[in-house]
Amino acid sequence: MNTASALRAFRALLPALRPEWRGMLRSYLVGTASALALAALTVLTAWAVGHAVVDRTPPGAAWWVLVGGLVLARTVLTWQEMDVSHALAYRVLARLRMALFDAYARSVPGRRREHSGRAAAVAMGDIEKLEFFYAHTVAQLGASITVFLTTLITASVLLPEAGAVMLGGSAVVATTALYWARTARRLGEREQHERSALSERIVDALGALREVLAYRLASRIIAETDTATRRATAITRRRELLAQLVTAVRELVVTAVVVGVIAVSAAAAGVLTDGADARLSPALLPALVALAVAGVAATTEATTTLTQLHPLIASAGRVAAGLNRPPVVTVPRAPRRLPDGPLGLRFRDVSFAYDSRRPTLTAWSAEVAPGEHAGLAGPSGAGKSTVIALAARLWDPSAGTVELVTADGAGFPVSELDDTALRGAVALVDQDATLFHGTVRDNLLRGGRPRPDSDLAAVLARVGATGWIGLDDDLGEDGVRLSGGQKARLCLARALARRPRVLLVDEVTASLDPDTEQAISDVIADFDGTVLIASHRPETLARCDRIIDITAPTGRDREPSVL
Ligand SMILES: Nc1ncnc2c1ncn2[C@@H]1O[C@H](COP(=O)(O)OP(=O)(O)OP(=O)(O)O)[C@@H](O)[C@H]1O
Repeated sequence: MNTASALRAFRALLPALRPEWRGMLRSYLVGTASALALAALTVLTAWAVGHAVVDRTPPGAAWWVLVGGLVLARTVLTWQEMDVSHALAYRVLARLRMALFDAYARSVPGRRREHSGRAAAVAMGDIEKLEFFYAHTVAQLGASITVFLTTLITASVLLPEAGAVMLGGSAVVATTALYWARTARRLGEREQHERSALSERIVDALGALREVLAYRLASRIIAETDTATRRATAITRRRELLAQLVTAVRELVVTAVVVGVIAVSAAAAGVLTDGADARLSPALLPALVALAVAGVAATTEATTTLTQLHPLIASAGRVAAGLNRPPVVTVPRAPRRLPDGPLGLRFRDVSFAYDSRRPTLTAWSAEVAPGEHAGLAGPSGAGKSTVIALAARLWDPSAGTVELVTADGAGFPVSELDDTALRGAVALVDQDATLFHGTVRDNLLRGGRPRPDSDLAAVLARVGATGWIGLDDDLGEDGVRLSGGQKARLCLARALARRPRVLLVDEVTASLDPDTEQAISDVIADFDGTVLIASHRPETLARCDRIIDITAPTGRDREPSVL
């Protein structure tokens, strides 16, 4: 990644971080003041030593007051720096995560299938690295540059040759570090690649533990993981060796600068000519050396920070890509109000394609009257889940409209409704529905309005979930302790707890035993509202008032008896 794309990546994150500009400025000011105070202390001490040795005069009261003040200021500033940057770090972390989750929420489920492990790594690892960058690194970089410029100007005013030596030394330090950084960056890229591949493999293996055990894949996965870990570790070791080499070069240059400044200062102070042509008091020599060392140290710090930015640039690129994901649905500027009362569904000439090669739906039309229970039938891959997702406005069609219709036939395109109104009216129970971490109560209330426990208990009773689970029971990760049938019941309970007017159901009975299918179908049949249920199962479809054949070109209905 070149400098331009690096800047683009960091700039892309700025809109999300704009509200934090004051915090960043404060962090820079406090960091710079602290670094300048330290540099000033070093130079003042060297100056006092020079005067004590050369002029045989101890530092006066003003010097003690100044040094005392600087020590105090440095102590307060160091504490402040930590305080400011930690507070900023938390805010940056929260802002980036909120912006990323918001972008995901608007674009997931996207039309492309994605690796959830990668998305999680961006949200957790990449943002943590960037938090450090914005809260600490930017301020540090600014402070180092300011200290370098201040010391360079001061040294040049005192003795231009010393300024020139310092500038030369700093240039060598910066060039060598930046030159080696290219190799370090290449190694870093390979290391990052190896580590991401490794973490994806681990996430895959953990997510498919049942298959790993059932197919005896454990030893192969362990061996592959071991090889990948070794590869990543070998690259890390090479990168660290390179870093040590750069450090050694840097120390050599610092020594050369010290010797150079001593030489030019000694010449200017007339040390070699017994004071003839002296332009500088010899007492200033230690102070000049201290200035030069502080300046080169600041350059070192700045270039080291710059050379270590590469992983951050990659992280910024990934987070920026996440933040700039195109939203799958657009937000209406002036949302329409949904009237009270029963609502049905209308699909008018709806076309949709996941990719440009093959359309899933072409000018597809169908209608479900308010209060009607309609089944959606058709062969696998015909687009039933797609129709359900369009009705839930997880995606927008490329052409045509999806509407909620009132009893008098007025249509309200879902794309013209505000999200809260739509989610309040329509609930979806998906074939791969996920239960969240937390208790049953948390899951039933998630996203909905607060409800008394008695209401929630009634919903649990409605789906036949009493007896084996209670509102306070913890579900673990995605209801890992539950059977497929139990999960289906809880997902249905979660939808019903929202008291929707339209219930969308996608293949929830597909893998259930006949008794559970019957129980779930009973609950759906009792639902007092509109239902659109996609299913392959004749038993489930037989409970509907009407069946819509998705393959019929105009959404023509066929009778249940045909199935
Ligand atoms: N996220 C996606 N990205 C790309 N293609 C997809 C995606 N989801 C579905 N498809 C494709 O779109 C078509 C319709 O899929 P859909 O899941 O809607 O069919 P379905 O009738 O519900 O199938 P099934 O009965 O097997 O669940 C299929 O060809 C499928 O491969």
